[in-house]
Amino acid sequence: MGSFGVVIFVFLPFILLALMILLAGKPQPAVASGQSIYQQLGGEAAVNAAVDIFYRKVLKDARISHFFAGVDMDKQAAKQKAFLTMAFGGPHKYTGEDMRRGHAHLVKQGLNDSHFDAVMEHLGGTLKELNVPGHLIAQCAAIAESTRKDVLGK
Ligand code: HEM
Repeated sequence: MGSFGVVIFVFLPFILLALMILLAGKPQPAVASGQSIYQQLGGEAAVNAAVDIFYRKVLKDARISHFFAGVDMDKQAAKQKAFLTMAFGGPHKYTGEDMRRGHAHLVKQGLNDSHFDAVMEHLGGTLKELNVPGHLIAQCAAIAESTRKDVLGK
């Protein structure tokens, strides 16, 4: 056997083993490329679960629950599901008002940054409760945050 043969038969298994160990230990990309946030969250079932938990928290929070007095919460949850589905890159089925018009009457009732912050807190808390990974929560929060000016009529 020539020296090349020795390299192949003696060292190759070690080289392969070292490669396997290296690859196995390498952090995998946290986000499967090309998937929308909606898909990464778990699609319709996950968004539905999140919105239900979210509104339970909102209605229990005395800082903001008064804004929802007299609101049909089944309809509201359905609109929110459709809106977030669209905002997170899922199917576009939202037919409600844009964020500025949809909250204009609430701005007249005093809706401000502190209320928006409370909503953001509940959104984050909900996703955390559903064991959504931190990097995805951050992306969802950024999308929700991007509506702040419109929601608050600024
Ligand atoms: C991330 C920010 C927010 C998003 C994405 C959002 C989303 C929505 C959507 C999609 C609607 C339905 C609009 C329509 O009638 O067609 C809505 C309505 C409403 N939102 Fe928000 N909202 C946000 C922030 C807030 C905040 C901070 C409050 C108050 C604390 C609030 C309270 C309400 C209420 C009370 C309604 C129902 C209005 C009514 O039917 O009279 N929202 N929101």
